[in-house]
Amino acid sequence: MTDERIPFDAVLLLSFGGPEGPEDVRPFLENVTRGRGVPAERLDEVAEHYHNFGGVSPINALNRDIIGRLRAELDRGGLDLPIYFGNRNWHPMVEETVERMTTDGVRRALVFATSAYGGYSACRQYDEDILRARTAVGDAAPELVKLRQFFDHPLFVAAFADGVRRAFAELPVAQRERARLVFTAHSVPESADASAGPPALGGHLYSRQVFEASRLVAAELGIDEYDVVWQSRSGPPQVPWLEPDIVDHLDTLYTSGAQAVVVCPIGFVSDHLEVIWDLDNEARQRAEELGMGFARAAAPGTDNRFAELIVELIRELTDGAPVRRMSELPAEGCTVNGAWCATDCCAPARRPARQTPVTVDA
Ligand SMILES: CC1=C(CCC(=O)O)c2cc3nc(cc4[nH]c(cc5[nH]c(cc1n2)c(C)c5CCC(=O)O)c(CCC(=O)O)c4C)C(CCC(=O)O)=C3C
Ligand SMILES: [Fe+2]
Repeated sequence: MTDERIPFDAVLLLSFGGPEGPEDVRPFLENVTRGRGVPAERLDEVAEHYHNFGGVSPINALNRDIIGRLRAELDRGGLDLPIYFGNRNWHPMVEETVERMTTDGVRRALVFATSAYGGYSACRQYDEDILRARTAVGDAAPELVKLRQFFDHPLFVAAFADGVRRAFAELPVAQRERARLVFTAHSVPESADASAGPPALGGHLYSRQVFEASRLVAAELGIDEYDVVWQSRSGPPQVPWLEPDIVDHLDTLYTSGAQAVVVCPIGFVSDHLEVIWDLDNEARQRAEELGMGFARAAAPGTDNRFAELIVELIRELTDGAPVRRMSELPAEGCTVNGAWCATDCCAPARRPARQTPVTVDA
């Protein structure tokens, strides 16, 4: 039972986690993929991506940067809340962090998860993390209240729009005018997207929010024509994931006569490994092979407006501050102690059944 009289007394930044040295890479990847049917070859390949950067993911440093900016913004607003940091897949693990919060006497914390979207990987899995950490700690664990999805927050949209403007400016003038704007987000299995969001809302909440955030950023820039594509798919090849892939899409654009692209990683909050490897390496290389200009927009995490956004989400709950949103699409995700947003919300993707059931047309 929520006791409304207990004031919020801390903030927990909850993220994905990433390895901090070569020896962390394998155990980290095993944590990420446990029970998810990701083929061994895919794991070897992804391990290589990390080893190209000395086995260090940029994600932890990026999250510490966000925490530093959030600290300054909270102080500026007179919000005297300590900030804790915990991850799903690597140290500091959320279980250890919630344990420490308990020892420190925290009773009711706001949880900011580093994803703007709905869906199993982006939202519900963070609820599972909260639940697991509270279960590990037991009855003394603080109440953990997760902040909502923010894909259409004006500060999120504005920070991305500026990133795209700067990326266009990096291209040679001759290419700038005619460069194609392409938004990209992490692919997920089609079945996971179909079950994203409370069932009553019709599913596909993840891709619908990604399309909507892309539309809002393009509109802010006055750009009418753009594409939304996907990246970083894993899982066995026979399982359908959201397509087209960014690299294949570059071939399509080339065939249709495009001479340059500006890629915006709308699905991510910061320039972590999926962005710097899959986009700055693989996609850029393909563009170069095709002789196309390529520029990549920065994700908003290290833009100060991102810290301001987190404070606004916090104030929605602490002070009843106005909920600032630019679309009509549902934004869920605000729940207590890892509760689902709704029964069967974002039900995790099932592994393919051994025998495909026969479907009969009506
Ligand atoms: C929707 C989504 C987001 C965005 C929302 C959010 O940000 O939460 C996201 C973020 C991230 N994904 C990341 C890394 C990885 N994701 C993997 C695997 C997977 N991701 C998936 C989805 C997503 N992932 C899925 C459906 C899988 C298949 C396995 C499974 O069903 O869980 C694997 C396993 C190897 C592989 O197959 O790629 C790795 C290493 C990192 C950290 C990068 C760094 O270290 O800087 C981040 C921020
Ligand atoms: Fe991922």
